[in-house]
Amino acid sequence: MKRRGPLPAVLAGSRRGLMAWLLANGIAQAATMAGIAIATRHGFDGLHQPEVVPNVVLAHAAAIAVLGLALMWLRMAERTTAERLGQSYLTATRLRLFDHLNNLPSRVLQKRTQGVLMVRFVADLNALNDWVSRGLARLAVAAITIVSAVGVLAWLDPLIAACVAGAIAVAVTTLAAAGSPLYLRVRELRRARGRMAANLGEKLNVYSPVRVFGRTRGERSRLQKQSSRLAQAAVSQARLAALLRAVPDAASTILTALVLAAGLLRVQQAGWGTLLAAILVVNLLDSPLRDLGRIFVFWQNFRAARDVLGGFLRLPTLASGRRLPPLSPGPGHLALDQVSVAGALTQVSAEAPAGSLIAVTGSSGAGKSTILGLAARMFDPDQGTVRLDGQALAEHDLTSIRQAVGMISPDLPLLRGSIRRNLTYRASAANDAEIADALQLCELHQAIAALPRGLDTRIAERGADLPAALRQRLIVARAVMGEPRLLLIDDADAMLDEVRTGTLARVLRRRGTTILLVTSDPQWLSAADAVWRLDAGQLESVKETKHLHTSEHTCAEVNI
Ligand SMILES: Nc1ncnc2c1ncn2[C@@H]1O[C@H](COP(=O)(O)OP(=O)(O)OP(=O)(O)O)[C@@H](O)[C@H]1O
Repeated sequence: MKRRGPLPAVLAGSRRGLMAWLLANGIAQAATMAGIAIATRHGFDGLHQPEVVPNVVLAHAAAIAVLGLALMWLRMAERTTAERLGQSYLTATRLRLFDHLNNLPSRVLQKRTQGVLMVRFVADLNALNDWVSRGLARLAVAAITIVSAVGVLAWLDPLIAACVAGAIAVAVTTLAAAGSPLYLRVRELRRARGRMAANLGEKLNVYSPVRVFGRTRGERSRLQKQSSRLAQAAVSQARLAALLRAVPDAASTILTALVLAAGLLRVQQAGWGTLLAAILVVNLLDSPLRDLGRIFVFWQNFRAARDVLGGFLRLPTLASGRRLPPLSPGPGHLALDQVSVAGALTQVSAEAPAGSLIAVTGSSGAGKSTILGLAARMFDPDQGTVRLDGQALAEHDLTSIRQAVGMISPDLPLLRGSIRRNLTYRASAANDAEIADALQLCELHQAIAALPRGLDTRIAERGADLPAALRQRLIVARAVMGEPRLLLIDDADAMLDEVRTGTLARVLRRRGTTILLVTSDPQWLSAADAVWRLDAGQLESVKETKHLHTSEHTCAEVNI
């Protein structure tokens, strides 16, 4: 199949081999059906000889039974291979979506609803799998089987074959005509599902505004309306899909009637053996014909999912990957040069010398988080350049940038899993000594040692089952593991007082890391080497609180 749009090609890599196997299987099924027809014809013709030879008839009966078993095995093998093909395609597409998602600028991603993204990752991917494993694969086998069966029928009796071919052509034309209306219904159903997933995704939080503000009744009726729209779309889609499935069912029954009628007219010339063989072949056509209806439904679902996923995959991502060189090591000198971001920053220029502590301050919406986002290359500026150690971030591989930058933010919670996994999430190659060092630095060693499973203790999503102070310290420890040359701390004032004056201060006192800290706390502002004050997206002032020197000196001096 030709590659269309940004989705992976269906027939690429090992999937080509699987498809070839399926085609061979289809040919084998067709050959088996032909064998059954031949054995039936000869067997029954043998019964009409003046002298019936029982051994010959029995040999034909045995051949029919063996071929029947072979057909059963081939169909089983076909389904398994088809599922393998579908799953392989699903994995390739899932990974492409995941990579795309991770390379999207965070400002673009923020506008996407989580619930709708989940629909993409679950429902749309299932639609792709249905088409590749149950649609495309079945179509290949069914087409070979149907064409071969018509060929066998033509060999048995041309009139019967012509009737069968005509009936199949009518069925296929009807299916093709119903394709577009079904596509529209599938899109409508998908939209209704997306809306409901977006709504539920937003509301199903532990501290949902629904519960806290007593809006259960209103939200329930909203859910009811969404559910009934979803139900209407689903029923309307199911009605058309049922019609598509009924067409081949009817065609299959009509075929039997046609073969009987044509056979009666032809029995004198062709003989009973031919008639019985033709009925058997038509009977064997039953399964591939019925599959045709399902295949058409899968195809329309696939088209809808492909179009939606394709649109998502076409969103421009941050340039990254092998095309761009990794960031070279350096001491951590950050420079913003005439940087603008639409709606957030206007021509901001500032420098953070290596090892300095910079407090970024300003009122809400002034652009503080945007500066941090640029420094971590969560998105690129619309104009201007962000450089780390003289290297423009937009021209370097994302992974190497993220390895150089540690971040602490209320938007970066702990993840479900062990404490060790969380600690080493940024620096996965960290050894036990480095872990012990970070634990010591963040005063976590005693708290972790007191846990029965120590570092292997599993924590809930967002670390919700941990005391707040422990959670905060783990977040700090995770950010400083692997010695980032730039540490970004968003909304430092929201962090616990204990951490502010304890863990974080110790981190600052010890590291030579360059730090950008978003704060309005006077203590931090006077502790910093420089203060970047933002106002409505403009850098209002850069105030150097003292000569820039190492953070060790700074923190000790102001005694935080
Ligand atoms: N994803 C986005 N797309 C478009 N505009 C955005 C996006 N995120 C933030 N903005 C806008 O950019 C401006 C600066 O936002 P930013 O979050 O950097 O401010 P801030 O100083 O960190 O504010 P706060 O202290 O409230 O977090 C705001 O006007 C905000 O509405």
